[in-house]
Amino acid sequence: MPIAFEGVSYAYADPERQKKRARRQKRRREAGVIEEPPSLEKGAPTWGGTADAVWALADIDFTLADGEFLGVAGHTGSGKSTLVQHMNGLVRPARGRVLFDGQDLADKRVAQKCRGKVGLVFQYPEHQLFAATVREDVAFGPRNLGLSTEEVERRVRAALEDVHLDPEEVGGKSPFELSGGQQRRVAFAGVLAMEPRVLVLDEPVAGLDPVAREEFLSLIAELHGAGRAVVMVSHSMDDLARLADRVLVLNEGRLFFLGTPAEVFARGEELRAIGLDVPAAQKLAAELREEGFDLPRDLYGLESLADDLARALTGGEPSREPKADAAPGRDARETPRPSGEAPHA
Ligand SMILES: Nc1ncnc2c1ncn2[C@@H]1O[C@H](COP(=O)(O)OP(=O)(O)OP(=O)(O)O)[C@@H](O)[C@H]1O
Repeated sequence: MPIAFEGVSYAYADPERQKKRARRQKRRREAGVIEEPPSLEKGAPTWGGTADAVWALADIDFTLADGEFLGVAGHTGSGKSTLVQHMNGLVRPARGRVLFDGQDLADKRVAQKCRGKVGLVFQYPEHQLFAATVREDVAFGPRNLGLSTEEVERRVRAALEDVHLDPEEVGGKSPFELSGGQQRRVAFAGVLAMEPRVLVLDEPVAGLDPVAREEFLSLIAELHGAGRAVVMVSHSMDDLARLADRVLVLNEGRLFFLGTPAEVFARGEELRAIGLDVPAAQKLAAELREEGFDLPRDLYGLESLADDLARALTGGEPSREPKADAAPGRDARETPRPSGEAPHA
């Protein structure tokens, strides 16, 4: 049980509203009126603005299991980035607790210990590359842990190899000489060199061309296959259906659904109502069902849909194998899903 969210709510301070309120308070003070200071703790968290705050998360409860691949979906501004930044104590809840291995991340020492174990890869992580050489960039984190030179060197090599970069070939180069996809790999390597147990990826394939995108998804599947838990924020329902053990859907800062991809994507109508879609093959299966084809309500990839459609057309029995087509670099059928919590209504 590496990470547990217990009733987590979070609000961003809104500087504009704070300024306005300060001006109003000053006027009232000058007029002799005494006012209570505003508090984020007051009132029920409601997504969007209240008082001087923008509530981004409200009452989030779930547990990330060891080794699990959790997909996080939601419309723009639904709170996905805010949620994942709670996972290593970078952001602290306004209410509730986030526990790492049972310890509260609000405790600075716990948060510090956890930072190496929960590797957070932000959107466009290559924008944060800074060192003169790839080797130096990747070494930055482990060196800050106070490890020996040999251990830092070992970790740098292993991390570069994990992201399929040759340490001899790229180690001495400036990261800025590399292609965009390679730069992102270097940024990933910098996080992997901390040897995290959990990898948290905020839209890791955003902005990549289709080939680099597929390569990266394979890489992520491999990194998960090596035993790490992965949390991946994505706008692509197809990617989440292929890769995730469970999908957590956020809507206006609240947990809308949490379940296996089959459970979540069976609720196409409700997802569409909050501005989300279902994977392409799932949508096609629903349309075919409406046309009268006898297709089970399982999770489909294009290949498994084609198989079941062929069976429906030839009058054979539908396959009861798990439906998600194998993720790149990983056969989804071989990986047991953790017992899913029932989807939240
Ligand atoms: N630094 C900030 N200051 C004030 N409000 C913020 C800040 N960052 C995010 N918000 C607000 O918090 C809410 C959640 O934002 P968040 O970035 O977590 O959503 P998201 O689902 O990751 O969005 P996207 O898909 O666009 O990345 C939104 O209303 C957003 O406007």
